[in-house]
Amino acid sequence: MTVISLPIIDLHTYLGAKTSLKQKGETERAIDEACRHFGTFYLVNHGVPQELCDKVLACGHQFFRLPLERKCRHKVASMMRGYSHASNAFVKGHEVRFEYIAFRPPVNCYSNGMAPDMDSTRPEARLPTYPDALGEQNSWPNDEFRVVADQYLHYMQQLNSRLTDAIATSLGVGDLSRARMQDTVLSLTFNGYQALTEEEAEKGGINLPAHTDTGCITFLNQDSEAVSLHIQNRNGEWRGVRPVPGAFVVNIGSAFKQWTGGQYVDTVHRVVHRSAKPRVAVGVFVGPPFDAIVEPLPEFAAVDTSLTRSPPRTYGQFLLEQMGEYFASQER
Ligand SMILES: O=C(O)CCC(=O)C(=O)O
Ligand SMILES: [Fe+2]
Repeated sequence: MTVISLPIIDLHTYLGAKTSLKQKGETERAIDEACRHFGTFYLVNHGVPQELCDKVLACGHQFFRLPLERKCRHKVASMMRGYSHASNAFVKGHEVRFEYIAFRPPVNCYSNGMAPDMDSTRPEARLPTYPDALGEQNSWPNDEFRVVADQYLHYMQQLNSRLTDAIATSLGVGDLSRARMQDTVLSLTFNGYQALTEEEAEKGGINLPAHTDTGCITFLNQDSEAVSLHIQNRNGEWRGVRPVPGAFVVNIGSAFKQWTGGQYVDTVHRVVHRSAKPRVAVGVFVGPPFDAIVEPLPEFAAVDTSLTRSPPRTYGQFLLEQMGEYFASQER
């Protein structure tokens, strides 16, 4: 697999107190360009302590090493929380091999957790209306895991806010759009991948099939060994993303593409893991509130008419359409 050379955005100076406006502008332009041309880039010197990034990955490894029966105790009645074991499942015609455990803020933490003006005790007041889409409870493997995850999310929230601000500045949007871009919810997912055998890989086996992320921005903290994440370049060719130690791989998601009237690229990516060791990737997925309408920001409403012509949908609808398609096709 040919590897792709992606931009490396270094935030060291940007996050420092003594940064000149000129230096800030250079970093903002570099981020903007990376979002337009690739939709994926590396972020280094991002301010999240390396020790914490390593701890988070270690928590993932520890969890996925548990016996299946033990991991299954963390299944919850929700598409978006808890443990899911997708081995031997079929997604979009592919046999997939991956498992994950996902955590989200409680439903009521969403500014959108409830439909406006609804009696909050009624089940249909919850958005989105897809059954069990959110679920109520996270299922934490243990207290230490939870502490590490909370610390990590705290830093990720700050980082996301700084990065979003940099992007808003480079896009030149007004205050209302800037506030909309900042009104997001973070979720945390640990993905575990057992390597495919030579034979499985030859037969087109895949760990995580091709997809775009639905939200705005994804921060991936990955094991730094195998080149298992692949992205599609502009010609539709698959290219490997070599892990850079200490770096996050940042993906632009479909909601961000919509916001910019199609100017930012929502990268198509997949995972094919073929190493002797299992792989863990921890993703922080940043998305708009579930009741936010996903449409181009007013500044970009005229940019891509093909996007603006589609009927406005809430992010909840948008997400569930994608996830529903994904999960519906899991049945053989
Ligand atoms: O494992 C990775 O590197 C990517 C995971 C991913 O694309 C996802 O969870 O959406
Ligand atoms: Fe993804």
